[in-house]
Amino acid sequence: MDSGSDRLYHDLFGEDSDDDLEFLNDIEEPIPGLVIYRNVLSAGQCAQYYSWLTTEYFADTTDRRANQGMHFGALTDPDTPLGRLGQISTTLQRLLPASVLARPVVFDQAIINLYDPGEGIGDHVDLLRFGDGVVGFSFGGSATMRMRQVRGDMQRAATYARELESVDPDEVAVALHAGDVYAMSGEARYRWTHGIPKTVRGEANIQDRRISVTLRKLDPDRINH
Ligand SMILES: O=C(O)CCC(=O)C(=O)O
Ligand SMILES: [Fe+2]
Repeated sequence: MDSGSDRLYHDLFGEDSDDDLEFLNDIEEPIPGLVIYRNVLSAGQCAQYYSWLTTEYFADTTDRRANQGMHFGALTDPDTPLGRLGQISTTLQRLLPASVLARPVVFDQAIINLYDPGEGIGDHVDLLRFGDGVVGFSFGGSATMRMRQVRGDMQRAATYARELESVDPDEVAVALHAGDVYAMSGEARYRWTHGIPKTVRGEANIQDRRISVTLRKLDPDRINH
C-alpha cells in the first residue's frame, strides 16, 4: 500500500489497527439490527473456549444430558472467559447500538447452548425480560440460523413461532461458524424470530457439536416477562 493509505489507516485506527480493519471488512448486516462479524476469535481461541465451556457446563454426567448452562452476573471482567466475550462485544464497532453500550453494565447474563447433530432450537423471539441487544458467539460446528419477520404486533411475537407456516419464502438464512459473533438489536431483536432448524435442505443442520454463548442484560422492570 502507498504511504497515503498508511496515514489513513493510522489516523482512523491507530498503529495497532490491522485487526480492527479486518473486522470492518468482515461485517454483514442482512436485516436491520442484525450485525455479524466473521472470525473474531481464532481457531485456537475457539478450541480453548469449546473445551472450557464443555468442562464448565456440560461435564456433569449425573445430568442425563444437559444441553444448556447459565451464568448470572456482570460480564465485564476481561480476565474471565465470559467477561472477555462481553468485553469483545462492546469493542467491536457497530456491533451494538449506542443505547445498549451506554448501559452501566452492558451484559449480566449468559446462556450456553449445546447442539448435537440433528438438534436445533425452534423459531422464537428472546424473552422480553432481557433488554435490547443480544450477542451470540459460536464454537465447534457450524449452523444455519434462520430469521423470519414477525407479521403481527409485538405481544404476539413470543407465541409467534407456534403459528408459523413451515415455509416462509422471505426468511433470511445466516451461516454461523466458530469464531463468528452476531448481535440482534432493535428490529432484529423484537420484530424477527430466530431459530436453528434441525434440518436444512433435508440434511442435519448441525453436523458437529456446536456450543453457543449468548450474552444478555436482564431488565429488572420486566423480570416476569
Ligand atoms: O445458538 C444460538 O446461536 C442461538 C441461541 C438462542 O437463540 C437462545 O438461546 O435464545
Ligand atoms: Fe434466542
